[in-house]
Amino acid sequence: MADSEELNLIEGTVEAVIYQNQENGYTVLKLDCGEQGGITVVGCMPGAAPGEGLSVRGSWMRHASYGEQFKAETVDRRMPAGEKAVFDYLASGAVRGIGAATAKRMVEEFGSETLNILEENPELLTKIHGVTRKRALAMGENFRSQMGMRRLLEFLAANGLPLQLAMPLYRRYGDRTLEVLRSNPYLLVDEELGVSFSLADELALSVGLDGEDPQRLEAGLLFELSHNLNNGHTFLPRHKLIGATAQLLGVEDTEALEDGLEALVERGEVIQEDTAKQEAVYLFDLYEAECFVAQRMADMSAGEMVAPEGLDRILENIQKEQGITYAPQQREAVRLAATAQVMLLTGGPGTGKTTSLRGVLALFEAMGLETALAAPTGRAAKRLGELCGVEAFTIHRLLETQFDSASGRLVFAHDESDPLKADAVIVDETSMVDITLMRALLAALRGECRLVLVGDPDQLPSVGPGNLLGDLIRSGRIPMVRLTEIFRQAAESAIVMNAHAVNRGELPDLHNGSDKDFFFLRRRDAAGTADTIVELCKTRLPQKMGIPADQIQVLSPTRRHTTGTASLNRAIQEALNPGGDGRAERRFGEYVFREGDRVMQVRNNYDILWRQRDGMESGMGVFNGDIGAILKVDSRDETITVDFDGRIVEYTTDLLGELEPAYAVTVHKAQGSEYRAVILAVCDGAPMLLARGVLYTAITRARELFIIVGDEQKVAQMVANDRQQRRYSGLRARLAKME
Ligand SMILES: Nc1ncnc2c1ncn2[C@@H]1O[C@H](COP(=O)(O)OP(=O)(O)OP(=O)(O)O)[C@@H](O)[C@H]1O
Repeated sequence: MADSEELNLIEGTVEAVIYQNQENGYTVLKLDCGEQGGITVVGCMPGAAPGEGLSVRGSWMRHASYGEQFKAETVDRRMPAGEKAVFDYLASGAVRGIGAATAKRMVEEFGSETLNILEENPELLTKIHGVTRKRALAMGENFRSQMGMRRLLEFLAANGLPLQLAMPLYRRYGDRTLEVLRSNPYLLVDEELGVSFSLADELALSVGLDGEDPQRLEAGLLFELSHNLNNGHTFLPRHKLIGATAQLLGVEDTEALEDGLEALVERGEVIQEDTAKQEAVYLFDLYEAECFVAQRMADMSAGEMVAPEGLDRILENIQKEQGITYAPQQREAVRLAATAQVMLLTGGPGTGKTTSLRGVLALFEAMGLETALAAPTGRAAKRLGELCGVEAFTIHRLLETQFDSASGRLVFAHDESDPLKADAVIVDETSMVDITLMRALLAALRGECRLVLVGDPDQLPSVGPGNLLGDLIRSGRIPMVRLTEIFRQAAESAIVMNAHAVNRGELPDLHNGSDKDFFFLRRRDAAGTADTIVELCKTRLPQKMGIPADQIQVLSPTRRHTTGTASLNRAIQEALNPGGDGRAERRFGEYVFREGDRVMQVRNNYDILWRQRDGMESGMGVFNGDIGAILKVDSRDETITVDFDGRIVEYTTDLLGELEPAYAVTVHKAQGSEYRAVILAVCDGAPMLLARGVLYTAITRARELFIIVGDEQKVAQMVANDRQQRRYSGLRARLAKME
């Protein structure tokens, strides 16, 4: 943004509002600037209405279809003054419940005092013919909330906070918003609102909070704890929490922080307990989730189910139907499912997890059990459904999850009070399930419901907190079958064999000739790596191997650097979907979104609406990792329409921050998805990201073809680096202690 000195200033009265986006406040209006005449002004001016006086700083620009416009950077707004302006304002419908006729009578009666009366003495409005007391009070109330919104906007603008916060804040706190914000600016640090801790902290200090105020210290501690959920921890050791918070807040006196922590413990907002040989500090919800999962898992593992009569005969029939003979481990898995209330089924690629899962499903069907199939992501659920020939759901969908914007929490329609009807639930890709989702799932199972958890513990762990699958396996408490034999068919695949090699800490075979499905293209430098990847996507794979570009996924361990996803996305977009041929595009932040682009939703949004391509069905929710293609960029409505596998979603400007280009995605984001061809850039990346689990997960995403482009020394570095990032989780210790 340019300095305000360099900006032009125009002043005038709003003549008409041409367009206003209620969600983000984007407004196009006609400003009457006296001698200069009417000027079209665009920018964020939520709630602006005719009659208001505006002083706008900004710059002139030329819009392709609408001509000369003034783009507002900062706006000072004055309530309408003078009878005409007050009339224009009220007659425009700016205040709910007041139309042109009422506005005329009000101004005739009260003149330029009308707005004061409306705000402070609305009962006086009964003087006007036809206005009852009830209506007068309602008009006053509407005006006050309108004013509340305006003041909130002014407060946000004055403190350098995004105006887009006004609507969600107002939805949450109503008329009290300003008061609430002033008394606790840290409420802004919340996933939905997305304000950084440092911005809220700046605000807190600027409204006069002392650097060592308990409120600040407690907010810092809570922020550190919740921030660390994103690193996968369910708790933090007390000394680490205190140290990290002291650094965050720049306070030296850790004693004051210790006191702050005590206060939080006393109020039950955090729990401290000696767990896993640590003085563990948990946020209450995480503590509760971990205890709940441990208890329920322990109870279910003790629950012995009765095997159906003639189990062997049933197994024979299933094998006949599937046309295979189970290997001993697979047989054991299916048999175990007959008698265990909960079980784990684990193994690497090609060891027959899916085949065994289908066996378990067939067994449950033969036993007359109503069985639900689920997976943590939409893509994983889709694949599971296709492989099993019945519908599979995401766990969120199975539980009918909704986002409650008032509390900022997820609400599960199915829980203890309304459990799932299913007699058995089978979950695939369990490595991606975090502790809170597991808690929700377990809470929704009826007392006698069976649960089969299938997964590969060597995949990267869940994005959310906990080390669920790993902890369940290592606790030794849950009945488990681990599949180790690689099937002949799978063993012919270099993808499968190399994945196993990497998992054992051996180098993948990078020089295997050209008849396989696993290739290595050596490029010593980053620019060469990026160029080769672009060429593979654009020409080599589509033309030489018949794999269309939309079935190729480029992966990188990192977002930054030349071979990180941000830069690769720009290069691949330029090659596959360049601008300039009439396809509409829109710049947003560091990205250009263009019609035809592949994009990814990067956070869970439970509220966003979608409709089916054929218009027959509609619903809500697009989730982190969902991949789609841009159908339309509408510059007039400022919307971008995306097709997610047949579900059509319209993104308004305020939602665009949830969308990213997806020609290249990080390996972490690709978890749980499979692609026909995968190209992995192995060149740049922090040591933490050049890790064995990342390479293993990348390889196992490929169905037909896997290509590494880059430096073999970096490949070796990844294989050697098996230091998994430590996750603080108490589940394993808790399970071990259970009676
Ligand atoms: N008992 C069996 N007899 C013959 N072939 C089998 C048997 N079990 C599995 N297979 C074959 O081995 C291959 C791998 O099996 P499956 O897809 O079930 O493994 P997976 O562990 O789910 O692998 P991935 O994790 O890679 O999806 C498949 O081609 C499957 O048909």
